Amino acid sequence: MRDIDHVDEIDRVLQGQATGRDSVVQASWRRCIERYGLDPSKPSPAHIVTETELRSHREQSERLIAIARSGLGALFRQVAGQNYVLLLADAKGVTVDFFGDTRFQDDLRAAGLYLGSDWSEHLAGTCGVGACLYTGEAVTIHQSDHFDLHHTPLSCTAAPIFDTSGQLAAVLDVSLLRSPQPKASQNLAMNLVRTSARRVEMANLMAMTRSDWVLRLSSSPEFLEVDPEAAIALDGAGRIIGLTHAAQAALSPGTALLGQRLDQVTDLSVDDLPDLMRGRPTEDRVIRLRDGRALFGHAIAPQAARKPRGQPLLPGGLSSLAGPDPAMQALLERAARLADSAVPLLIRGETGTGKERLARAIHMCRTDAAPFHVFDCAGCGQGHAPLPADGQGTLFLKGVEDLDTAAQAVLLRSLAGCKLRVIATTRCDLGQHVRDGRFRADLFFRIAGAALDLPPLHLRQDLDWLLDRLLRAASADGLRLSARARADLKARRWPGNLRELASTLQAAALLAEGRVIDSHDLPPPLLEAAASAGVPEDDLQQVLAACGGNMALAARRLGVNRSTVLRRLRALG
Ligand SMILES: Nc1ncnc2c1ncn2[C@@H]1O[C@H](COP(=O)(O)OP(=O)(O)OP(=O)(O)O)[C@@H](O)[C@H]1O
Repeated sequence: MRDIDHVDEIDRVLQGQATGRDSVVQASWRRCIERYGLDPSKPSPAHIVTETELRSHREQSERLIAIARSGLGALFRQVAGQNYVLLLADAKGVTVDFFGDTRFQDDLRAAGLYLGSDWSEHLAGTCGVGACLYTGEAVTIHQSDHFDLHHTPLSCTAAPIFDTSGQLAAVLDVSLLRSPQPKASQNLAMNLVRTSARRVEMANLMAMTRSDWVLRLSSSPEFLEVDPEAAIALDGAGRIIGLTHAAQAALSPGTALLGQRLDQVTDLSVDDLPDLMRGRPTEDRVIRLRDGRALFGHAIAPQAARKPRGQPLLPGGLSSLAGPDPAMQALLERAARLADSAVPLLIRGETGTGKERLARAIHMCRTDAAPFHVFDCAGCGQGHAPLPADGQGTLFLKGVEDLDTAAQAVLLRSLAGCKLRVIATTRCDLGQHVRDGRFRADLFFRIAGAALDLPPLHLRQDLDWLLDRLLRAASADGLRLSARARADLKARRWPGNLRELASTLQAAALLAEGRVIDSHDLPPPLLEAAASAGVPEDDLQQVLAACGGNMALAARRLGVNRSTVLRRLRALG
């Protein structure tokens, strides 16, 4: 295109004539003339800031440049040999980082494709960086799309990089000094630059939110762990405190995400995040959005602890295992201290108290991605106790009391010299089994380096917290418990512990007709008669503590009447 034709076309666009130009380009041309007073017939060379100004721009973007550098390096290697130049411009349009072939240094510098060049639209006219900064969108400004005649040989494709609060922080641009005529020749460049900008945002979010949960999102399970599409960071209360640009559209188009709680936009709360950590198959980690769509999620636990305020921060998924219950908090702190060691652990507790859940949470505290091998001792009848061949990670021995004598011998032999970290569970008093000669003492000491005791549900003081958490997991649509239903549930004895509570709430959520679960929606307890048969004396005091001293509630939970509780307490002095 001749210079005169270019100026003429800009003139015609200004008069409202259709010339076939993209609307983004037309709008930018209009701004150049009407807002910035630029003249297309007077080409102006590249605008380069002074050394001192460049230093100040670089200092202000120092952290982002450092993070973007590896992404830019990877992108430059992908386009190597095709004469592309890569620019990182800050939010003011100044080039603060640059990758290009030094053989063409003079040409690049003259064209403004160099450190310190200022690509703001009001100075350089329509250009990739300037139009991207103005619109907040990825753009290709190809050859005569440029307003200034000085730039019309160039082809520039630029994508915005947003900071974790959603502000446009920088622009990534790939440019060519000379390019083929069709604009579509830059479609691949557009995909590359968009992908790189997304990855830089992801790396920036990870670096900025080391003490918070990060939830990565993908529409396909296959790419969830290798190349997620978006991510959000969450504080301990589940509020969204940071995001990548794509998260907005992925989770809640139209409503600002920052400051919202996770359960306002998805069916999850922050307590459910451990279920989305590495270790579960990606296709099982489904997140349902409030608008009915579904995504796959990968949760990353806080990497570094925030300064403790009140309660110490528990690593990984441990923090989501209990609410305000001093005994449970003490147990979890002990588990946290033992987690990052090779000490074999024996987790004791009645059926359904969450022993396996605790074992998985301890395993998740590992910083590597080693596997969690489940070995169900009930399933190995004839003395076979095969261990995983690769010998790495955690060996979870479920229900060790179920091993017969022959299986105990085989397991003990296999564990000799084995590098696996053993976490075993038992529902009974394994020490008594050793004393009775039913469990080998040498195997007992091999697997029980330290013991963790999970209390039965009726002794937990965080039952309200558990009810809310399990109800959220049981129903996607914000069902709540009536005061009567809550009181009924708190008065039960729960011999099946958390497993029984979880399935009771699941059934109740299905049976309830409105948005509130009432007493008549609750399935009756399955083992009521058996549970109320006898109450040991020491249980009485613990139950009373779990019920906050409420004697009527303690009596109902124990299946006796209030006067019995009173009489026994008097007898105990
Ligand atoms: N802290 C918790 N919050 C919510 N659900 C829990 C929690 N702990 C356990 N559960 C649920 O309770 C059920 C039983 O948990 P788990 O399998 O860990 O218990 P267990 O003590 O190993 O049981 P068992 O000894 O019978 O094998 C599971 O469905 C689990 O998801």
